Amino acid sequence: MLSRLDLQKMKENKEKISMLTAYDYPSAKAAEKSGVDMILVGDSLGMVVLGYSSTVQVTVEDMIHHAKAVRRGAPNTYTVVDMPFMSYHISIEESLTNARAIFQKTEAQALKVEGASKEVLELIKRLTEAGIPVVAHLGLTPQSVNVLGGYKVQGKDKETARKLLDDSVKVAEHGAVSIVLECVPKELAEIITKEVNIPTIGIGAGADCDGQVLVYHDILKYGVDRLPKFVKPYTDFNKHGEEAVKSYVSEVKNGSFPTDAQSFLMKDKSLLP
Ligand SMILES: Nc1nc(=O)c2c([nH]1)NC[C@@H]1CN(c3ccc(C(=O)N[C@@H](CCC(=O)O)C(=O)O)cc3)CN21
Ligand SMILES: CC(C)C(=O)C(=O)O
Ligand SMILES: [Mg+2]
Repeated sequence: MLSRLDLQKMKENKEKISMLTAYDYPSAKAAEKSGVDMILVGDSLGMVVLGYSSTVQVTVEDMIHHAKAVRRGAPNTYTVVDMPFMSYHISIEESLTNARAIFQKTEAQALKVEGASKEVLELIKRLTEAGIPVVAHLGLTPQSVNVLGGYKVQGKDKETARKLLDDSVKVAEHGAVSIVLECVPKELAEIITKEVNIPTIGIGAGADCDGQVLVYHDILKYGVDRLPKFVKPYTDFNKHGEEAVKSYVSEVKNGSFPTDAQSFLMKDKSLLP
């Protein structure tokens, strides 16, 4: 398994970091078998596998339930777990309690939090001091979709670009081990990547980040309808899966499934009643 220091070295050596989400046992097994450097148990699981309309409905219990399944499927891959909406905003005590529950019960390698408010910066520092590595998440922060007014590219003007760079430096100074940059212009992500000494992992942030992250179901086109511009689908499981299920249904209907190959036969028919 990679360590924080390996990730740091990868940045220094300009060796790209591959990260992929996983939400359950089979996706985690696929990720580990394929050799991804890091798994993210993203709160996007709320939308992708639970059918919620945003990540806002996801709870600490949801994250623990899914992350435990992921750990069973990928025990040897560096795994980051998202802290869900409002689990780190009520008070520092409640944030630490939630972080402890997620970190202890899932045996994750790091937790991820969105934003760089004064409170979140303080939390990054406190968690790091307590021994919980933290990945920061800046740019498009989906837990704030109702404040941002939609899933839009962030940092497109002088002021917000400057703030994103300042926030990146701040989360690094407060101890973050890595920064996920979501939906920011390529040129800005490049500057941030050069300015901070921790690895940047981009999603819709261009090729100059130290690594890339995408959603497992997006790269497979599996259960998702509309793909964001930053996704490259590597297969079309919607199509292949639907074809397979249709064949199964029609073979059951027309009697061509099952054949004897899928049946258990009595060797001695005289034993039959
Ligand atoms: N399946 C899935 N993939 C994701 O990457 C993902 C989720 N779900 N759920 C949680 C968040 C939400 N995310 C999203 C969702 C939509 C866009 C999107 O449609 N963006 C526009 C950009 C619009 C603009 O130009 O400002 C796009 O066209 O890609 C982006 C990120 C990323 N996360
Ligand atoms: C999109 C990634 C970065 C994420 O936070 C998630 O999957 O929840
Ligand atoms: Mg997330």
